[in-house]
Amino acid sequence: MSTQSQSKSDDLGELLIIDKHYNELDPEVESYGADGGNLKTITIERDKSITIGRSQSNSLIITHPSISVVHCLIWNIQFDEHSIPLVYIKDESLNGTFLNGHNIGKGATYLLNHNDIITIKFGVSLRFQSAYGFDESNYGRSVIQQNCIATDFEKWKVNDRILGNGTFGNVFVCQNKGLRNKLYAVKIIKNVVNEVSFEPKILLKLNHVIYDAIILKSKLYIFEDLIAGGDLFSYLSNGTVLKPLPEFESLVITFQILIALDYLHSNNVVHRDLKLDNILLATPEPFTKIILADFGIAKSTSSTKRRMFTAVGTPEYCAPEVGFEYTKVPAHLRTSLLGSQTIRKGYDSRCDIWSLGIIVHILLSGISPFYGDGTEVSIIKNAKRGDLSFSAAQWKKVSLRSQLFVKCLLSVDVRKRFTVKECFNHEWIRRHNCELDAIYKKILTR
Ligand SMILES: Nc1ncnc2c1ncn2[C@@H]1O[C@H](COP(=O)(O)OP(=O)(O)OP(=O)(O)O)[C@@H](O)[C@H]1O
Repeated sequence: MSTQSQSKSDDLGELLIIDKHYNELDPEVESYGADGGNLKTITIERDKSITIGRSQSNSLIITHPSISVVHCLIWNIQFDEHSIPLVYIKDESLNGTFLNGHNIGKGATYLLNHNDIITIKFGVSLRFQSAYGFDESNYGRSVIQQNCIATDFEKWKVNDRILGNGTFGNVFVCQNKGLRNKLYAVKIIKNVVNEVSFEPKILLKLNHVIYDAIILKSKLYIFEDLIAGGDLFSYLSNGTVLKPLPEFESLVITFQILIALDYLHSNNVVHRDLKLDNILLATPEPFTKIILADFGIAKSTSSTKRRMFTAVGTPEYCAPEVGFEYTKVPAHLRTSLLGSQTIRKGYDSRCDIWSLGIIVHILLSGISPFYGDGTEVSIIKNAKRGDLSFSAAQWKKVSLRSQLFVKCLLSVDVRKRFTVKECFNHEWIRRHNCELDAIYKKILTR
């Protein structure tokens, strides 16, 4: 690896105030930091968001009346310890936040580059200085070279900044040549045969926002929307532990996942790998839009009742009937060692509900229910037993209804496990239906 792990400090750079626009116009107007002090630079710290705006809760407060309560939001995402953090800005203002002279536009998000200038009219101009300087794309460039990734397409230009890596390949930032300012993501899947693979087929079937799928020299390039808020795992990460979210925030996330699952299951698609890492956030804020990612092992069937037999997924989130342990036993020995009955039963779309149960359990408590000592063997054993305990202190802070909901999702007996429709009808969701519908509509229009 080249420069990517050079700086592991929590200081990712700074925003340097290089100009103030209001002094001569209005001596009453001022800008200051959250502690009331005269701010010259704002340090960008790992996993911490910065806000600029008129209200006192911002990191930089500017008192001019044309500044919005929260004018813009700046945050950083780092996929893993090898990748360079990405610093994003989102314009939340009515009067505009300008990046290198261009109005970003309310609701739009941009990726910041070293030395970019952010201008807030009647406020301040700030220069973004990355701790990685201009080297920030070196790691991406070396991955592109080593893997012979094509970067120039008729409509697309692949950028050298990495959004994520997975089992199947890498995800890079890219641009549509016709639309200069908007950024997209391209997922590059290695070693595909000369036919469009399953993932884009499923995504196209679902009307998921993918713009192109191109096969070139046995690599598949899937061009899709860039989701800038990182994944739910990073959002919950607090050092080495996961922090529980307030109950209502958990409920809003659960509701959005259920809407997505309802859509998938009614289109006879089973995701099969629902987990915190595959749930992406539009921005790392409460009540943001949630997007399901990674349809790499999703299954399109003629009916969601149709049984599947291949044991896939991630053990921690995998329903017991999927039979993850069977992946360890060679096919020719399975029947004699494990008994044909169990293997032949297979599983259906309710494997996704189990995974959702694990996710909701973590959202509410910060605890993965069957994790045990963290080994695959203990996770699988605990999940098969299905014993749930709500005695941890965190559970005292949430309603009994939420605990009952989790129980209905994590039922080892598949016949008793909820379907998506039954989830929507559960008290925990139903009694908040109006609020949830209203929040969801608002989220979609942002
Ligand atoms: N559209 C996107 N916008 C922003 N980041 C993305 C996008 N798609 C994927 N990523 C990032 O890249 C990571 C890897 O992508 P993805 O999960 O699709 O790959 P994968 O190879 O299927 O992963 P896995 O090994 O978990 O199966 C994601 O966890 C996410 O952080």
